Amino acid sequence: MHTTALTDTAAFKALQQHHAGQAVHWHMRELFAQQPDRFERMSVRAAGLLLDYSKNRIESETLSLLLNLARERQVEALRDAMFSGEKINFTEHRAVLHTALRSPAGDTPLQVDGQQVSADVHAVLGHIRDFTERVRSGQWRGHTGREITDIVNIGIGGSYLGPQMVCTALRQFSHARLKAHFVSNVDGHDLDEVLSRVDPETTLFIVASKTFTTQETMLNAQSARRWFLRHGNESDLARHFVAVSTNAREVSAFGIDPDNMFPFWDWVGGRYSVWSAIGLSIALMIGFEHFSQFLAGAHAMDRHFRETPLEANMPVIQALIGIWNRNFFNSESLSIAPYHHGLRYFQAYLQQLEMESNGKRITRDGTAVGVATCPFIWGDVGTNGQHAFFQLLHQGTDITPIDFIAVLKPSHGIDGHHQVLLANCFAQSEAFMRGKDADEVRADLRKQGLDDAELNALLPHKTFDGNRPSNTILLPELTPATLGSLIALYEHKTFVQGAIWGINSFDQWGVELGKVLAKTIHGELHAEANPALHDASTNALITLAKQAQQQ
Ligand SMILES: O=P(O)(O)OC[C@H]1O[C@H](O)[C@H](O)[C@@H](O)[C@@H]1O
Repeated sequence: MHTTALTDTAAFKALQQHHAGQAVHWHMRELFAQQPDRFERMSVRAAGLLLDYSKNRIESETLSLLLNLARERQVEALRDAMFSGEKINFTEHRAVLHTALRSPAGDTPLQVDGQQVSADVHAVLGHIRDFTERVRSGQWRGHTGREITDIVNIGIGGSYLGPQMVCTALRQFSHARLKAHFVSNVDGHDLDEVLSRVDPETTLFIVASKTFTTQETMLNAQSARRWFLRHGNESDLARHFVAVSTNAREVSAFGIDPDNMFPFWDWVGGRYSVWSAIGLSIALMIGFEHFSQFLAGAHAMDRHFRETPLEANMPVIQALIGIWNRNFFNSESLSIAPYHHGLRYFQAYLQQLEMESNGKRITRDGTAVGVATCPFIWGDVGTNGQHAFFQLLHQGTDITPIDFIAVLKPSHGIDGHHQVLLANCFAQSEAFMRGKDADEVRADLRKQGLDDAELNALLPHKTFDGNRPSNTILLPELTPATLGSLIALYEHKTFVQGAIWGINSFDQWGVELGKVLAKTIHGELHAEANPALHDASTNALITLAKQAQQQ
């Protein structure tokens, strides 16, 4: 799509000049002092969310140069190509249509390769509605006639991170009788722990896998099946095992009733699949109406992204701020700080979304990108992170941008906590921005009665440079709709960054090599195999594992 390398574009060069000539000299504390309207100018509202990006090392000119970059990199054309079902995932010859999963029934019908996309999406949603209503109402029962009490989702990557994150975030909306559990790791400790908590008579397993060939999921599913068969018969399996997949053949080979399979399609990437039948555990827990609101929240963000001019487009702005920090200020990571305990898995979800999408170094035309791409995504909920790693964020040698995510109205009724939580969130972003200069520290220490020698010794340690960038995203409340909008915001932000870097955000070839090698080594862990086929370290580790197995 691009003919010019990113670093050769006029917009990129203009940004380099702007950065070196001006931006490196700014301190946000001064920018705020001079610009009382900075929040009004540098915040945007969309789909119920507010993004405050004023605490970044930017001026209006920075933004207009960044917007030029988005235009020069044809973000709008690529966006329209995605929404219309073009095969923008060209290494896998696939369309990228997770947005169609949340498009209302009345929208313009979409066709891809002869498939009636919208009709198929809504047919599966109908199946999900039926099934979830039967389980929730107690009509669908286990093999001994008892109501279902526990849902165990077996899946990994995109078939796990979304359902687990969303079920946790929307706990307030959960059915009182149902508990959700998630088994992802191939480590048997994971399955063992969940099985020890559930009753085979009242447990429903969802085997969730796009491909239905993922080693971890298949092994966990087989073991769960064996566990179940110690309590029930083959003919009882249908009441306790359902599948979500694009691979009908493998699902029936596993022995799952085709009527209990919820399909989705190859144009839904694993990390974009929470909106598909992969969200079945969510629909079971919060009910179909709430699940529909979750989809509607995402759709509202889709419409905003698709229809709003770039300069007022929330995902575009968020992406451009990220590019500015990553490619001009060389920040290596982005810390995610959700100030809502329900969002404690949100950073893990974003790790897959952003790092699997944009952890690439080759452009769409097969050459090196030439600049840094996706930063490391990490973080923890506030206020926990403040007492663990925030020291480094305040005074460490790296400058790490932070996304603060706060929710104005809590979903609990415990007095006093929410204001303390919000106060901490806002205080942190203020502290990162302002810092505390030597004069302020000196005045403080004088007040405490320190003499000059003590004061001068402490001064550098107590000084904070500030000028550390952050975004704040505000949600009025954490509801299915606002959570849907929030996830879609990050999806589109990721898309825009991928478009600017010129990479394919929708494949993940890097995951393959480890998978292939694991298969080889798995064979060699059997006593008869010869392990001396690798490097000295790998050979020694294999030998030690074999010796331990034999003891
Ligand atoms: O849903 P599955 O086919 O089981 O795939 C689960 C996960 O595994 C793969 O390794 C991919 O890297 C992920 O994108 C995917 O979400």
